[in-house]
Amino acid sequence: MAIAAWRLAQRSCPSYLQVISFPVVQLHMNRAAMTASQKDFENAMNQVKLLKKDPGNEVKLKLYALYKQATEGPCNMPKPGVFDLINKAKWDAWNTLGSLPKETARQNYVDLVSSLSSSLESSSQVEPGTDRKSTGYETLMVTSEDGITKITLNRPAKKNAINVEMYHEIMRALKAASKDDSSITVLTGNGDYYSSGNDLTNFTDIPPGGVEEKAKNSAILLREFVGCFIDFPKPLIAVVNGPAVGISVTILGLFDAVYASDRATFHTPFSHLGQSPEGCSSYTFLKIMGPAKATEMLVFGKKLTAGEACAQGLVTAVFPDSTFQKEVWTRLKAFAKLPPNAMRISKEVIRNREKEKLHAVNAEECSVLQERWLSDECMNAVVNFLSRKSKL
Ligand SMILES: CCCC/C=C/CC(=O)SCCNC(=O)CCNC(=O)[C@H](O)C(C)(C)COP(=O)(O)OP(=O)(O)OC[C@H]1O[C@@H](n2cnc3c(N)ncnc32)[C@H](O)[C@@H]1OP(=O)(O)O
Repeated sequence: MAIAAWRLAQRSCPSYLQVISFPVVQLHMNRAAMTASQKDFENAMNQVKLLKKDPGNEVKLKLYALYKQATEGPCNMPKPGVFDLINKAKWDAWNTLGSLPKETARQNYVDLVSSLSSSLESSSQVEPGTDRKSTGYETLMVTSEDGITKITLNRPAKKNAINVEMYHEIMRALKAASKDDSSITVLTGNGDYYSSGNDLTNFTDIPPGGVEEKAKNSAILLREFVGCFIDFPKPLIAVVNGPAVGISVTILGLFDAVYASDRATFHTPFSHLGQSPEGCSSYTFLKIMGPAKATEMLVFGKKLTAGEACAQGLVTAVFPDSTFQKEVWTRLKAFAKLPPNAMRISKEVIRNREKEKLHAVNAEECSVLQERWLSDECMNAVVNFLSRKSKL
């Protein structure tokens, strides 16, 4: 739909630069409204004009939406009619951002342009015959700058639910980050959610071997995924920009620091979903918050506010949403200036004592889950969500 709309746009406006130049003009009109990162934002707008290759319709819609959110706030325009394809696609893209704060939108705009510039630059350096797609990501934005590799979950319309492709891409991004020259690695989300956890449609793609094979493959994938977090060698920091659910919460116990917006919530509704804890949370959460509080979360599905999660030790610090990005990134940039080898070695000393135990817990959790996924309780919960009968 979005692609079709932009194709139509291009028929009357042959250069993609013309299509995306609209927000650039508006930037200058709205100059007075800009605050802290106006310079970065303006630079990003200029970078967009200099792109040598068309970034594609979906990306242009994202840029448009982030620009509008950053400068005007949430979309409160009337929805265009169904036949007004172009404006409807733009409206949909903007409206999807919900109540995302202006500052976050501005930051996300800058990040998107930066990832775009580096991916289009690197693709222009790809040798003939090389698979260009192998360097890119469909479900993530990955940038590296100021000694920080930032991995952004990028399915905002699906609340950054983690589909099978995203599991693989996160593992690939972590492996690349472990070898690049950055000092620290950050995981965050694009849009109003950090992540809504496992994409429940993952359960609908049943292979020829049936649901048993699906459950087995999922357990293998989950074990490998969590294993990457256990073994990640550099300081790994979560920037939790909004609500977090399921696996996106449990793996926080394997991070070295967790910074949260006061809009974030932490929810592990495993019993509601007929499932059981993963991400080593059956071990890490008990250590972090003690058995009583861990049970309330992992067995009874109690949703924590950011403040509660901080009081219980799962979150390192909480910031008001309005200043969240600014405060966190100031702190992270300072961390990234510390001697990288000292940080890596200190993490190794801390983690090595636990590694074997964590891998054993991971293996056991995955094997229990493999059974759980075949239970009526779990299947009913998934069917209820997919048939829109239930939400968390
Ligand atoms: C293979 C390894 C397996 C590891 C296992 C891990 C366990 C877990 O992670 S358990 C947690 C699973 N997650 C959930 O149960 C969350 C389900 N989602 C919801 O309850 C709601 O979507 C929400 C409370 C997160 C948000 O509600 P809201 O009303 O604000 O937005 P929606 O209109 O529902 O969502 C927008 C859009 O996104 C889709 N979506 C959101 N979350 C998921 C998800 N987890 N899986 C699949 N799809 C998701 C939602 O369906 C909407 O899509 P459409 O616009 O196409 O309708």
